[in-house]
Amino acid sequence: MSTSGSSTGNGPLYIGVSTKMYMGYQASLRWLSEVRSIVDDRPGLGTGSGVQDSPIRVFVIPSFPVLEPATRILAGSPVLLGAQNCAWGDGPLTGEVSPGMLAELGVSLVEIGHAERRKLFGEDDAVVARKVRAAVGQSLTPLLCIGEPERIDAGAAAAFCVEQVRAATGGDSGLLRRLVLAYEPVWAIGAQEPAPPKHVNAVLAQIRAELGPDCPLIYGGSAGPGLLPQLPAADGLFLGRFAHDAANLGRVLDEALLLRQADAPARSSSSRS
Ligand SMILES: O=C(CO)COP(=O)(O)O
Repeated sequence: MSTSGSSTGNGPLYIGVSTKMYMGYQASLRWLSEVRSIVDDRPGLGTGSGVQDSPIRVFVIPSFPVLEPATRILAGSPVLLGAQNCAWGDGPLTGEVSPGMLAELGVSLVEIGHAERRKLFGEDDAVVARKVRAAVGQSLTPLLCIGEPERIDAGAAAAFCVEQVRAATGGDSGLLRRLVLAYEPVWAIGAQEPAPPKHVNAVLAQIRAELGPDCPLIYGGSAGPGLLPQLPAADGLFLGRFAHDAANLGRVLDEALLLRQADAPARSSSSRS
């Protein structure tokens, strides 16, 4: 998946959902079918063959066993398929899933370094960095999750996140360009409310200033309908629980489409100048 051309303001908006482990197998399939209908009902999201031209990139990240049937449910739609994790290679890694197998299945992006993986499964910066390289080596797009563990001010939070990105990429700007970054303040994950938009915009703007415009930077953490229009600094949203009711994903997609329609005249006039 190419992530080039993304930057705040006029690049594509990325809107995605992870089911984490909230759904069983059958419930995941039902949810994916609902997502499929919701996307089909919105022609502005484009088609499977035109996904690179769509102003909105929709992705879903179900559990591993659901990936293979998901490819059939989503066939011909513009929805990109992601995985929640990957191994740092293949071979003697019992119980893991290799990036190569994910690529073979039709997965295009893979979450790496989610806060739950870091906290509950002991994934440190070195493991995250190995996984990023392994994923890119199989032409997968790492959805690298970053975020401060506790409530701190925006400047300190941004510095923390930039360090996490540098640790994950080893400062390799070529690698940075291959990522989608998901800013997810750990304290806002699984909460009642997202982080305050003022904080999120300030952190995203500072991360952007440090890292440059080359990779999309989206927000996650208790995100739902109504949030995206309040986050002009974000290139999209990474949703969890509040999009497990698929109708809410539809609402967020409508907001994203409206935002990109509102941008369209500015975009076409700037491309003429
Ligand atoms: O971690 C998240 C997405 O991966 C966010 O989850 P919640 O929206 O459920 O807080």
